[in-house]
Amino acid sequence: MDTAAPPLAFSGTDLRKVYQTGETEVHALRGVDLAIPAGEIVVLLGPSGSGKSTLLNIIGGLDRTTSGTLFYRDLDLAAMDDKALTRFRRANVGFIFQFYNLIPSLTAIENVRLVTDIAEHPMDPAQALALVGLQDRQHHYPAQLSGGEQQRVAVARAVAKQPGVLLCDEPTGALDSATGIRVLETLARANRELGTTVVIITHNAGIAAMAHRVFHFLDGRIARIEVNAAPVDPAGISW
Ligand SMILES: Nc1ncnc2c1ncn2[C@@H]1O[C@H](COP(=O)(O)OP(=O)(O)OP(=O)(O)O)[C@@H](O)[C@H]1O
Repeated sequence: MDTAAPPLAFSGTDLRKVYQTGETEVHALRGVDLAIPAGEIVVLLGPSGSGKSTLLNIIGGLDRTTSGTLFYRDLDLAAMDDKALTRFRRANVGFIFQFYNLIPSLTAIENVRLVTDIAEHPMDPAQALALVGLQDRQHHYPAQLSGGEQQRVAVARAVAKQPGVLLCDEPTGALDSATGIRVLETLARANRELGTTVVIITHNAGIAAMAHRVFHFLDGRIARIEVNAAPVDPAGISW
């Protein structure tokens, strides 16, 4: 029997983050040990203020820990200067946020091309839009698309540079259940077909059903980890 542990996309020990605002210190992460296996979908659940976005921003190289070790595969993120972190982000991370952040004056395919033009191993932009089911909407402007369609363009843009990881902060927070599920299906597809590791923050506990692993946050710590032997297709999520 092969007992080798799966390779980790992210690994960290005793991660701490203290925000200093004037006289006040906020302890956003209070000692997180992290193991995110490559190729999995991981959902982060927990009350508001429990540290989910702080962790996502840190593993995505948008922010830094105050202390602790943090690796993306064999890259030591904690040791990187700002330039190296930017390179890490560009090469490895696709971000999806609650609000789609598309450029209104560019069509769907032009929005995707913004990323593929500067990526090292990009996908064809039309192929990325086909992956999210928008092959017929390439030349539409964001204002001509529904919220769910705009978010799928954002997913296509994130996926098109073929990143190792997709980090998603409330990707369906502004969407109703039917359109939200279509967005989640695009994330599951990237995970299944491209092997992309996907991390999703959500307040919707139903979404946890599509994850291989669920991290329950409480007060700056991961209080509990659930391993899901049989993640469901997003279509089977009860919203
Ligand atoms: N830039 C910042 N400066 C100061 N405090 C911050 C900053 N960012 C986050 N915090 C604080 O850190 C704590 C953790 O915030 P974080 O956004 O990580 O929580 P969260 O679990 O993602 O919450 P939510 O579900 O509401 O998005 C909160 O107390 C928050 O107010």
